Amino acid sequence: MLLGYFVLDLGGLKFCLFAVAVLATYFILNAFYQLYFSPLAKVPGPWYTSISRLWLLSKALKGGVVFDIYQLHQKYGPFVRVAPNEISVADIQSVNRIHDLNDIFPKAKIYETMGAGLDSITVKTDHEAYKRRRRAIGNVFSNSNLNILEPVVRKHVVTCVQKVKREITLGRTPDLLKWVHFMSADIIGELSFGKDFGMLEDEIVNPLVEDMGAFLILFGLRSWLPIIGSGALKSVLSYIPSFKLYKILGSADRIAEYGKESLANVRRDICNCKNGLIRPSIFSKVLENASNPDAKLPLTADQMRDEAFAFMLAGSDTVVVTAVYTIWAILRHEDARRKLEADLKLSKLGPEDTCHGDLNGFTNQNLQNIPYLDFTIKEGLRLFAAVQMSLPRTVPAGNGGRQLGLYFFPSGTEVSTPVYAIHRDPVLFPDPHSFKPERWINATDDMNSASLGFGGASRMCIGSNLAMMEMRLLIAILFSSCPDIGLASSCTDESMEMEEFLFIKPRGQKCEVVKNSSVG
Ligand code: HEM
Repeated sequence: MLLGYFVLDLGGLKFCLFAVAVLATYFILNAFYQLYFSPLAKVPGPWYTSISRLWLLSKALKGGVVFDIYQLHQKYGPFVRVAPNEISVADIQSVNRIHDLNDIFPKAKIYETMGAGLDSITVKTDHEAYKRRRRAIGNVFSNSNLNILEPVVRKHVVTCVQKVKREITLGRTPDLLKWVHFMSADIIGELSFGKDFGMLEDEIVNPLVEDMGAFLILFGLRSWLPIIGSGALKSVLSYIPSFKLYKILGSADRIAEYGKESLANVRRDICNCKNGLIRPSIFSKVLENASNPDAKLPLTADQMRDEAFAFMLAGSDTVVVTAVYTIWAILRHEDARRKLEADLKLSKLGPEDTCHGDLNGFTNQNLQNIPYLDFTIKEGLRLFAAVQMSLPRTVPAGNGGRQLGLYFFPSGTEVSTPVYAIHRDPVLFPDPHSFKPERWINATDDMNSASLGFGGASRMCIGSNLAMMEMRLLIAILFSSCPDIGLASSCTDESMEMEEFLFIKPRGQKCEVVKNSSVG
């Protein structure tokens, strides 16, 4: 009311000028406070990141923010103020503290914004809620459970390699990115929803997997622009006659519907199963007492659907990118390739004759005894883990905050650990941009704890064991079955340059291979 009189009294234009003046004054005073009086004022960084979040927002939306943050660390050192309330921390002792299991720095609120409407462990920021959900999901990827899941993984890996091999034998240039995408989507689809998407068999992308790709973009966008997740904006946008937009906006609902139906089928199968031969699935353990359809399960149907959805989002493209980049690096480094092939042969686990051999010796367990394979994957994860972004956490309550390095950070400050920059720390990883699996032969504790490819200890990737199994089997079976594989001329260093938006991916969007005429 008072404001109404004030507006009338001043007149519209004057009121606007007044409002602009108030905002400008607030902005200047706040900038002054942030630069000189805030508890974070002493942390180095460009002046413009201290006074507003705009720099971070614009870089994140443009894509490639991880490279910009790396440049800032090169210039300002291990602690950089990247936004008024956010510090990027690349100092390894402090990184360890941030991800410590004994003094939890919870996930930052940005995860909740990103996952609005998704009831999944991935986006839980309250640590007690996270622990409850972790217990309810159970040890789905423990080693004993992985043994049960291995035949499903193996089946799809072998099919994928057979398809690549067939293509190169026919003189074609198969795209590894495409085939491994088919493979990993089929694996996680079958493990989560009880049936694969038939992508390897049909050799095309399933529309539902397309939906998931669309949803992943939404997921990334709304972490920075929460309005994108709002129902009101969705209703407005749905009036725009665009098929692409329709697909993106409807993606979450279609996936949810599919997830619910599939999981109900899985449960029905288990209830009807008379001979005890239950199809292996991530949720078999959760559904263990499903023989009684009225039994109370640790997760509701909706929660299970959301977790399955999150596993699809977190466990498909991540494996594709990491595995394909690692294979590309091996193919590009003759020395690494020779050593890997020699170790695979020496293990006598694989086929004698690469054309018609028996691959059954290549089990997940056996492959863990081939050191060079392990070093190669570790180095692949260092340089090419799909998630190279910063992992944002909040300084916990208690004691007013926490000391990290030379600085005291008040509770509530956001501290993020920039994976891309930490993995390229020249002190921990000399010649950091080069692919050198040998560096892992005598790995130090610091090298191991700086390896954040699967995240930090307190919120480690749930699917890391599954991802490692997929990568071990794929690399071993590919290099043993296709000794004549090489990079196609289309697969250049430029085409494989990294782009980043949520996950990394090659600029050229493909990684083609070919039959290498110089080999056997
Ligand atoms: C090479 C492949 C993979 C990479 C590089 C990777 C990387 C990561 C990273 C870095 C995190 C931590 C994110 C953070 O702290 O914000 C994470 C979390 C997670 N990952 Fe993975 N991941 C991979 C495969 C998988 C697979 C196969 C699954 C599931 C089947 C999976 C499921 C999850 C889940 C559910 C979380 C959230 C855990 C939590 O919030 O505590 N990931 N992953």
